[in-house]
Amino acid sequence: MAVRLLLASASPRRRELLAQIGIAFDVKPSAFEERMDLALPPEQLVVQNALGKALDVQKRAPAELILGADTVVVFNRRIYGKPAGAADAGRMLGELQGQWHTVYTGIALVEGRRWRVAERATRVKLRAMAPEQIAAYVAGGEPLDKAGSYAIQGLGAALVEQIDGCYSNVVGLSLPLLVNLLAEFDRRVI
Ligand SMILES: Cc1cn([C@H]2C[C@H](O)[C@@H](COP(=O)(O)OP(=O)(O)OP(=O)(O)O)O2)c(=O)[nH]c1=O
Repeated sequence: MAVRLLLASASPRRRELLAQIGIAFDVKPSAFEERMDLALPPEQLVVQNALGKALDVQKRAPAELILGADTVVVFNRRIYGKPAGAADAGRMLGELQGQWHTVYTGIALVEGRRWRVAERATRVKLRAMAPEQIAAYVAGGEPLDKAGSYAIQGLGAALVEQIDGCYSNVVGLSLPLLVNLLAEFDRRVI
């Protein structure tokens, strides 16, 4: 069956990733309030948030196949979400520079009463950076709506030294994982 879904996300990156593998989709961002604490392990947190987003949109679109996703950056057992502003972005990058951290993305597919979730972790090492380099990157504005305050798919690629695992997972939606999950709903991308 050809793939057509409803993306429960405001993220332009997720749209680009879906388009990359030829998935047809409409967009309906959710009003779900994400949890952002580590009372749960990060693997469970991102899955709960992804499912919460998908189920919230399902209330307004009950007949659709709906995809929700959530991305967090974790370093030193702390969550690095989207920065509150430029100063916060500078602080996050100051802590993450020169270090390995982990990007977790959860995805959820729901259709009627069926639902499936999955998550993946990708390790990323940022280069060691001088405060002026961090300030220049933040001044460009790219970090402001990104978990961890960098975008690996943008200028932020110049900040990344190494990655271990799935690249699209860092951008906000693991395409290999999505293809697996879609197969469970009898949808084939290829
Ligand atoms: C680490 C990293 C994150 N990000 C982005 C992906 C996500 O859009 C964002 C994390 O925030 P999310 O809360 O996962 O997503 P969102 O708020 O953009 O969209 P919605 O809640 O409607 O689904 O950070 C990048 O674009 N590049 C990166 O390298």
